Amino acid sequence: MIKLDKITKTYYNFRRNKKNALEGIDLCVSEGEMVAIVGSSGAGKSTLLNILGGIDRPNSGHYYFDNKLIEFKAHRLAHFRRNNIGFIVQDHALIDDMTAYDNIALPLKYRSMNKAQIEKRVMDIAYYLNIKDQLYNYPTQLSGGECQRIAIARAIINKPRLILADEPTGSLDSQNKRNVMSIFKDIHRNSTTIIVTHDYEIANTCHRVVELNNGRITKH
Ligand SMILES: Nc1ncnc2c1ncn2[C@@H]1O[C@H](COP(=O)(O)OP(=O)(O)OP(=O)(O)O)[C@@H](O)[C@H]1O
Repeated sequence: MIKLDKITKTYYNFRRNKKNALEGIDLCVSEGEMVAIVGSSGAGKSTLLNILGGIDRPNSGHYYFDNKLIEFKAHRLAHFRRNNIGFIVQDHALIDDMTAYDNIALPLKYRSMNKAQIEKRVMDIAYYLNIKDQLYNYPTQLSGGECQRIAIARAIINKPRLILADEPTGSLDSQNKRNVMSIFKDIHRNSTTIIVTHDYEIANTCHRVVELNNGRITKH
């Protein structure tokens, strides 16, 4: 489903010093796989995830999604993201002045769905993730684990082909960490899942562990 061919990414800092964040990444991920990306701080994990999610552009190399070459042009990327990607980040990035319900429903705004269809979709997911009692609260009124389940609900409500999660359990206690991982294990059946993590306990529950080191894959 995903093929990366010699992807490179270079950044320049404010002193114009060059940093090769990714140096020729070759990676294939099959449909339905659950893959962990591990590596030390600064190894290039988030950069790789951002390129996979179409929110950053490589300097060179090719990215194929379903055998189609991704063109890194703004309008095409927005369309690609909307139709294929669900993103989950560590601090859940919920919008504080929207209720949990409105946060979850947000990705459906661009779909031609009526209010009743949206409500059914939100309620089904809320039931599945056990957050239906929290739907009319604001993020500041919720616990870290509840916020993360709402962020997962928002990421999967569009039924994305690919879920990208950057340290999704980083701020959770061990019980919530286990809950979130069991949700991922369940949803990867419908959506291929790639998780960046520092936690080898989490990584080892995935099908495959890809290790990055200084912008290169050292194990996969
Ligand atoms: N926008 C940017 N401008 C300049 N350098 C950047 C930028 N983004 C990332 N980098 C650099 O690229 C390298 C890879 O960064 P990246 O965030 O991908 O690492 P990471 O493996 O996700 O690290 P961490 O585990 O600490 O989040 C780092 O050296 C980082 O400083």
